[in-house]
Amino acid sequence: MTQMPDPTRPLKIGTRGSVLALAQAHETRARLMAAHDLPAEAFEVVVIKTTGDRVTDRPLKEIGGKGLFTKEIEEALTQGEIDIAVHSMKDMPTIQPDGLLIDCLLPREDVRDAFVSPHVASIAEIPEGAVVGSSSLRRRAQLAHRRPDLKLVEFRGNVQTRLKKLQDGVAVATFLAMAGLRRLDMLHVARSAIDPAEMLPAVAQGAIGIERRDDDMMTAALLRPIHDVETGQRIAAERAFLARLDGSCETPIGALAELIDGRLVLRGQILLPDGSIEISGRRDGEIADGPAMGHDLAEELLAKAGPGFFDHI
Ligand SMILES: NCc1[nH]cc(CCC(=O)O)c1CC(=O)O
Repeated sequence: MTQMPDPTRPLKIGTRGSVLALAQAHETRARLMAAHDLPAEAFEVVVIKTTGDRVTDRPLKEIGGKGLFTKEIEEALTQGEIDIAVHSMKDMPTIQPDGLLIDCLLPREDVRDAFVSPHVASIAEIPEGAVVGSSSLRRRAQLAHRRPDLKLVEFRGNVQTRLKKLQDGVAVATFLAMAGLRRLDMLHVARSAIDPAEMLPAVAQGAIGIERRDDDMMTAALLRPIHDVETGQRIAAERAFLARLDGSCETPIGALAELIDGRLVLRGQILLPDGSIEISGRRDGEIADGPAMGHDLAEELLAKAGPGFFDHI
């Protein structure tokens, strides 16, 4: 039997205040309510402002540091101001602070990137030399690799801001995660979903992870029934790949693990930010070997890249 939270004290769910983050916190609450037959009042959603939310006028790369969107939330969790933190796993560093742990993943959403443009229907149709906006180093590098003729510009802000920029003609197209659009009920914004063979998604794209204190066994028991085992296996392989590359916001990296006929298939890619070099590979093995495959695939790509590769970044 699961130990229930103290009914006089709601379980505090920490999250960023963005519309997407709130949607993810509410999805987590709904799954916990359903799994334990609890009312909404058993939970309290606590909004925490992070450095990444506060500074909106500069590229993320310039503000620097890992965990721009997580530090303040993790501090609140460590201090017991919240009981769990809901995160987009894509934005999470590979190592959690001492005393914290992510062992609960919700079922993964669509992993693909969306092509967004009021003017053209696909990457191939973007006119020669046109301007494309994206805040993602990975997407810019991947696009530059395929279409060196395009002009790529930084594009920050929420979905509405970005769509406005497209309407205003600042750029002809941009990219967003299908998962985010789906959770915001804005799938109509996507002109098309891009095949991962054309644009390999970010590590853990589309996955929501729930962080807790590692010694909080009551919360661990509460989370257990909403954990999705398959998502956990895929994310473990992708994050092992990322961890070996010591990936940060500075390095364009793509990876995707899929379970196919009971085996784990992992694709990985690294690029130079200008897209001039792209190195990729693939592994196939037992599901339980996912983390080892991630590590080994990263070593293979690093060996192919050679010692000077990261000096370009
Ligand atoms: N870096 C921002 C971010 N973090 C997670 C998502 C989307 C949801 C997801 O991938 O789980 C997004 C927005 C985007 O890339 O369009």
